[in-house]
Amino acid sequence: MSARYGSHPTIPIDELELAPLSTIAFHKLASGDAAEAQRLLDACATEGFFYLDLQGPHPSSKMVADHEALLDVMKTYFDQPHEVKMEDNIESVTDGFKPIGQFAGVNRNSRDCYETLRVSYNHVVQKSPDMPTTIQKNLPLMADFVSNSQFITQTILTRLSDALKLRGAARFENSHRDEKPSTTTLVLLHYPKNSDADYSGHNKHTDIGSLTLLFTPQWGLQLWSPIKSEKSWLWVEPRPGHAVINVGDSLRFLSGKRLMSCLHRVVPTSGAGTCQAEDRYSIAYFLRPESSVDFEDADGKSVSAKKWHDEKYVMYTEKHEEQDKSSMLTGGMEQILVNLLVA
Ligand SMILES: O=C(O)CCC(=O)C(=O)O
Ligand SMILES: [Fe+2]
Repeated sequence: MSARYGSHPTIPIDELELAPLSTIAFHKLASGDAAEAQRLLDACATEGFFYLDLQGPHPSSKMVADHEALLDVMKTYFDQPHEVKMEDNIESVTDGFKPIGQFAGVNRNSRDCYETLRVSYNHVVQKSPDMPTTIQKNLPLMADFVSNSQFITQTILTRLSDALKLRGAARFENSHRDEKPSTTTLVLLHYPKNSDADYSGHNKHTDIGSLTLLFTPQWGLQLWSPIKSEKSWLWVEPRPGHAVINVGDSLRFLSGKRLMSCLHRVVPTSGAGTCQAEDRYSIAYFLRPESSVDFEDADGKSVSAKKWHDEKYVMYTEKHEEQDKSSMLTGGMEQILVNLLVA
């Protein structure tokens, strides 16, 4: 098994510039602590990214053990021959297997270096018979993981609505009702150890949806901090007992752009001449709004959450030159970050 929560495989830790992110305690948010909700709002309105401490006296702390069990399931799944995984490669952007290379990679002209197994919230809740065998065989673990992810992200939405004093339909939880159709999905990611420079990491982007709950036990994730005076990609240190959360475009747009969606990427943990120095695994729960919700996008155009999702998903697959032509990949954030540097 690859290292979890260990040192960087090729760079000494004291040479890594770390992102100085806030840590929010989930048990305080769950119990309605108003000061913690204010700290949450501050983190979402500045960095759009924070550590979520999941330890402590609340039922969702079970995710700390569950994500370790899920990492074992992932390892077994992704170790299978490519042809076997391709049997789960269905016509869907929220479910099934995605092979490497479908999206742009982090290095110019490269393609992405990760494969995924995805299962949508709706499929898990409905116990859909169409789910991949590995998901069905591990359904109690999957169902618990998804329902805890849903509870945590919904709690965060509610506390953000409280801190922003939102009312009625403007409250974020009212555009994310569990029973309504959405593209909310759990994505299991594997970046295989590889030395082919044509495939590298995960290109810079902001996330499509509202909140991403991410378990990243190994190095590779970087963000561009809006509160640094020079352009710099900072490393997100993997921390046991914690998930990281980032705000995505949809929540930024729903907030009238008061919240920041965070620009991030995954770089290969390369040694000399190597693209990906070790197998890397991460787990992302993408909470997205109800599909029919409308908001104003980065360019001021009115768009439904589903349309933003579908169009941005295609944008992830484009070559770098095409991605450069629009504000979509970075949800308009890159322009804001560049302006902050010249200000
Ligand atoms: O693998 C990771 O750590 C991050 C993945 C990510 O940013 C994404 O899938 O949107
Ligand atoms: Fe992302």
